[in-house]
Amino acid sequence: SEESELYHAQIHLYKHVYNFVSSMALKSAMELGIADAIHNHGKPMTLPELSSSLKLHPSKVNILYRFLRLLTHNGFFAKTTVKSNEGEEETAYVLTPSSKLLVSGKSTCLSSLVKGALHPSSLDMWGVSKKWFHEDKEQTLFECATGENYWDFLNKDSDSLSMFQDAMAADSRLFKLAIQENKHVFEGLESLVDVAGGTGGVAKLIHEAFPHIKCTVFDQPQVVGNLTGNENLNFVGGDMFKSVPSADAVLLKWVLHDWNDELSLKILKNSKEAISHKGKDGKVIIIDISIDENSDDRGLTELQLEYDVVMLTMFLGKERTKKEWEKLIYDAGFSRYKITPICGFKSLIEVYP
Ligand SMILES: Oc1ccc2c(c1)OC[C@]1(O)c3cc4c(cc3O[C@H]21)OCO4
Repeated sequence: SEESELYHAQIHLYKHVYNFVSSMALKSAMELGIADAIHNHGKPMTLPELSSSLKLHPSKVNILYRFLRLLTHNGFFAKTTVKSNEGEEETAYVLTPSSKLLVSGKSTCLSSLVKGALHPSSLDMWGVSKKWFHEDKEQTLFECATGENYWDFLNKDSDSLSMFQDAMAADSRLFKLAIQENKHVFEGLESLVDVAGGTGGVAKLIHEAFPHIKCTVFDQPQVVGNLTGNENLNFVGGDMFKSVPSADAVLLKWVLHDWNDELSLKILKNSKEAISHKGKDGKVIIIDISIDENSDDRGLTELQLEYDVVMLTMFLGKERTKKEWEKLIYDAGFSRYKITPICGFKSLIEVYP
């Protein structure tokens, strides 16, 4: 009926208005260390046990309950019952696979990504979106709001830079699984350069899995300046828009989505130059989102399209469809490529000269 369509539309609209509350509840859970408290408790944890573990004022217990109720509904915690000393059944909370990603110290901990992605520096810019749409300048929403390029912001504020690098390193640690599932991509390589490799999170994983591969982390001088490696893991400072150190393979993980086509083409052409000594045996390994327009996984596509808008608003970057990757790869002069889905929402794209 017309009414039910209206009511469904209303719920759809209100859900999108208040999606941020679920994001902020997740951020609060990360900041409070709820997952750590339950993990360290070693068994289901009641609300009073959790509240005192978090050192919350007694007046906050009911607030904690209301946040846990939403987070449990959203699949971040689960409820069970435990016997109290007096033999009564009491509700207790346990972790789910999603909140296990918030347990600190584990290689799968994504807390620093939650912190970075939901930091005011990623959110405040949305206050000027109308002005941004109506201005004639081609700049990011971030620049429109702050007057400066996001990378300049990171390079001038060491706390933000380390927060960003911690987030990238967290995501890279999950990449360990992808390496194990795709060993063939790295077998046979004698050297690899991780372009925009930051503090070397990925290079360390590759070095652990393939100790004989000579790994070079290539990033801006102020990023790698004072980092020291070992005989098969070294750090080189430079500008990927000018040239890339030569190696058998170039790795571009979560890099090209930060840049528009013109600049991505530059990075790819410099990467092609870097592997040119290897002839047909050289390769460029791209790890990024490849949007599958025919996918029926609406949740996955929603995340990929959200990342596209995040890249647009912060870097004038973009997430690319398979067709867009193909055009970029061929425009850069490569002859063929192979796309393998990895890490749930990203793809590993092997590109050959
Ligand atoms: O190439 C990438 C890959 C992921 C991310 C990037 C850029 O920036 C946006 C983002 O939402 C983000 C913004 C951040 C952050 C981490 C973070 O993760 C997200 O730490 C500080 O601000």
